[in-house]
Amino acid sequence: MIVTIDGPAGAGKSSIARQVADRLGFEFLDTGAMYRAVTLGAIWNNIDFQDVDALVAYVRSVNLKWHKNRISLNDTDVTNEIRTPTVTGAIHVLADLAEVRAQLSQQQRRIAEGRDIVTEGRDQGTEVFPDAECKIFLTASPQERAVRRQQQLAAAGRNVPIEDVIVSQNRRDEEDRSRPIGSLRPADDAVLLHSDGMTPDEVLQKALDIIAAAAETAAEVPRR
Ligand SMILES: Nc1ncnc2c1ncn2[C@@H]1O[C@H](COP(=O)(O)OP(=O)(O)OP(=O)(O)O)[C@@H](O)[C@H]1O
Ligand SMILES: Nc1ccn([C@@H]2O[C@H](COP(=O)(O)O)[C@@H](O)[C@H]2O)c(=O)n1
Repeated sequence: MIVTIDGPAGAGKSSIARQVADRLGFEFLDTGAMYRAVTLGAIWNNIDFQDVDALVAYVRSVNLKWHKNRISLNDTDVTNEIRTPTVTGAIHVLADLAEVRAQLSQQQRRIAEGRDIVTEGRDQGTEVFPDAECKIFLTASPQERAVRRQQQLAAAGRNVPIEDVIVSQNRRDEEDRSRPIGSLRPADDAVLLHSDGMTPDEVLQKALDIIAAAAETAAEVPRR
């Protein structure tokens, strides 16, 4: 069974998707980590971000591996290095390129093949797994997401003013919504889960309920 969780920055996708996968004994895939890793690699290799051909050739050449919730790039574990503001600010350049998206989407489908998996990102329910048995669009208001993100950053030792969190969050959501391919949007058949005022445990339970209902429907309706 494939469960997709898409949504805007800071909606809680990775934390909820990981817990859902643990509870159900499914694999978990963080597709944002893949976009982050190739962006980090392009920076490390001094690739000109204006040079589309060079970026695409680079992404084609790299060996990206997702294993036990960690990501490696050409056999170097970059799970921690991909979370810097420099990487976050540059991702949109690669994420906007159709060839890069095609390459990473193909890898995502390969990873999911034959597995029970919870995969999260922006385009999982719309572009990568249009036939997924269960699609969730997890969201929350910009203010609530920013407060959660600010707390997450503070816990990691970075005290960032809420205004700055909101500005960068809004910029990223706008970039993610406006790209021509793989844009941030709910699939027509996604269930909307709006988490304002809900604790993480309540969101987890709601997600599990949505998945249980979808699994029941999938058992009744044979796959196309
Ligand atoms: N319902 C909730 N209530 C309070 N905090 C939450 C809730 N859901 C998630 N969080 C917290 O919000 C922060 C952001 O969550 P998370 O990293 O899972 O978001 P995300 O959607 O994966 O973000 P991004 O796409 O930017 O990586 C984390 O610290 C997480 O623990
Ligand atoms: N399926 C996806 C996942 C991510 N992106 C882009 O990567 C950025 C980082 O994602 P995080 O979830 O790790 O914050 C995100 O802002 C998107 O630009 C994507 O395009 N498609």
